[in-house]
Amino acid sequence: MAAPTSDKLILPRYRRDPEGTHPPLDSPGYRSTALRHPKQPLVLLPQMLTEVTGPLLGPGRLGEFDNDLTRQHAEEPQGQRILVHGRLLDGDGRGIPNSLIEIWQANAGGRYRHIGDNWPAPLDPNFDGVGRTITDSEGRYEFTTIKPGAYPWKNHDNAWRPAHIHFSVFGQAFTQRLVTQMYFPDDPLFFQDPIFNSIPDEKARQRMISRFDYSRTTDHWALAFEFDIVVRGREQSVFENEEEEDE
Ligand SMILES: O=C(O)c1ccc(O)c(O)c1
Repeated sequence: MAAPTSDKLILPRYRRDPEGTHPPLDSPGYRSTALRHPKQPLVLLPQMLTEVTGPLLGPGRLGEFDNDLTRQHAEEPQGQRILVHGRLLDGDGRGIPNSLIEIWQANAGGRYRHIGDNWPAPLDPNFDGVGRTITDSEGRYEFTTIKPGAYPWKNHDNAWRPAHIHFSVFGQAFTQRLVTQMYFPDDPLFFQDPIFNSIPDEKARQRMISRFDYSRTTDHWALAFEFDIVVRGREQSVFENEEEEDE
């Protein structure tokens, strides 16, 4: 609670995200949600001290190439080199510093280094597809990576995921985590992707698409895309694990 001023109390402002910003837990068309969505009303588990004060991954534990996915092996991965950068913002547009951002993605051929991914696209010995960084004092982050390829999945006949990068953001504790996906402009696969289209609000859906950022491209080196993540308010990012609150 803010301190009272001479004649009035200043209450902290809280802007709700508009309805339709996040995907419903059961999304028609997105087949895996039919099986895994909760069938009972959600139970609020109050957080205890240990959950909100547990150890965090501080900058001292980041490796030199954790945010450069093109330099984690002896040689460079195949693919289009890109810079992905942006800011982590609160509901008033202020940068959120010192927050752990993690990404994971498929390689240029659309294959994940994951036991569950065995479609016939090659693995790249020089690409793991995993990165992490901590936002700076203004909430900025940067990753150097390669543009992921589209990949097929079994949701429906001839179903392909548009190229995307998964993002996870931690707050002040490991129990405070938000997960989202970043897409690329003008992807021809949006129309048939039930995950992209599970977001009811058109404006919120568009906020998942990064902006091509010519100003941050590097001549003879890399293209650049900008993607801000907004944790609350009217411009809030789409979060896969955000539950609607009961009134
Ligand atoms: O939830 C899923 O089933 C699922 C499948 C494929 C993806 O690329 C993904 O991000 C989620």
